[in-house]
Amino acid sequence: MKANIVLLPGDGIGVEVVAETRATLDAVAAQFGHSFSYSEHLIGGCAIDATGTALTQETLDACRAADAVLLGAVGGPKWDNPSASVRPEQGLLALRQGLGLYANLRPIRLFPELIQASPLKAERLADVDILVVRELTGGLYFGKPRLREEVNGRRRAVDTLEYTDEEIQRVVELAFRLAASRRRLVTSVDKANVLESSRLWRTVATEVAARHPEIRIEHQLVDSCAMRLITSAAAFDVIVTENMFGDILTDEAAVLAGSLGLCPSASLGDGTRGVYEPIHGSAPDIAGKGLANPIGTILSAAMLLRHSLRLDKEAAVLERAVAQAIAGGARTADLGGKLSTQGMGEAVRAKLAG
Ligand SMILES: NC(=O)c1ccc[n+]([C@@H]2O[C@H](COP(=O)([O-])OP(=O)(O)OC[C@H]3O[C@@H](n4cnc5c(N)ncnc54)[C@H](O)[C@@H]3O)[C@@H](O)[C@H]2O)c1
Ligand SMILES: CC(C)[C@H](C(=O)O)[C@@H](O)C(=O)O
Ligand SMILES: [Mg+2]
Repeated sequence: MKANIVLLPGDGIGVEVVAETRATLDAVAAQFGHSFSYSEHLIGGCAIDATGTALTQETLDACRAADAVLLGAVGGPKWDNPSASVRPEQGLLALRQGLGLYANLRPIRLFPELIQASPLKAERLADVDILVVRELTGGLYFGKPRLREEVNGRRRAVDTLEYTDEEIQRVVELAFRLAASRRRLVTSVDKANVLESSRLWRTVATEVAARHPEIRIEHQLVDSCAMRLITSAAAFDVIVTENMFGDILTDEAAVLAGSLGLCPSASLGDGTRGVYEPIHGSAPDIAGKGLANPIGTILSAAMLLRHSLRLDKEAAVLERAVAQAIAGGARTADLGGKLSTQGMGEAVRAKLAG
């Protein structure tokens, strides 16, 4: 098949991991006789430097016209001035909102050979297989009012945590549909003991659950959920939660896998369009050194093949190649190894061919 893929490398290690993933997608295409064409566009800090804005209309239009989008990461110290009026992260948020990508799927799967890479005891990691469905276009990230002001000589700032029933319903519904082909348990995570928006979340989640009697629902407060992710992660199947809780819980859950650099995601709306992005950021501490682990982005590309291009077999072959490379001892520095970003990509491609 022919597919038109937009690449948004962004900033920092985003550039490195996307380059390695493109080479890997090319290897998949060659193996199966597909033709993927790429167009690269600016987002984040590099877009601010070139155009003054973090997401240009040109980039957004290209993403709208593409079959799928693969994104690296945005941000970095260069653009971190707290009084700057434009920030790299705004580009990513505008992209998610502009494409209507209200659900971010973040699978947390463990490679048996990497159990030692996690700081947790091996017995706590047995049978861990979690899918976090993070709401992506609502909550604190987008609520209005949002402002900073000075009142009577005091500085004051406001963010707003706002959800409508429709925003909650569509993402929880998706979580239930996904749970149907897994272990049939949805954990809906909120802070309903304190937040009004969480009480609405819990009410709507309960209504959605009533339409899916074959799937169990449990409600869990976010603070104790954070603890249970460490003490009994294997008890979770699908977790569905609001935007910021999902952001924080998934970086925590990445510790189960052994490195943030291993974890992929798919940002989806209605239809097949999606943005595929590792859950990590631009990692300024290691950027430009060839140290970044590209696996999170390569596994995001596998999700791209499956969800946006409907190439299930190719996705499975790519995931198997990653698993075999890791089983064969391929390790970047975050996993205690010596391979460069490129070396890790090559290790995966070697398993593809074999
Ligand atoms: N989706 C995104 O674009 C995204 C996500 C998170 C953070 N950010 C941005 O990234 C910048 C840095 O944020 P941060 O330091 O809090 O988070 P980060 O995810 O960039 O890095 C956290 C730690 O994990 C390590 N790490 C991350 N990815 C890795 C990889 N692939 N291989 C090996 N090690 C890896 C880093 O070296 C660092 O020590 C900020 O500007 C932030 O806004 C962007
Ligand atoms: C960079 C930032 C806007 C982003 C988020 O919070 O969504 C990141 O942390 C992520 O997890 O993709
Ligand atoms: Mg994050």
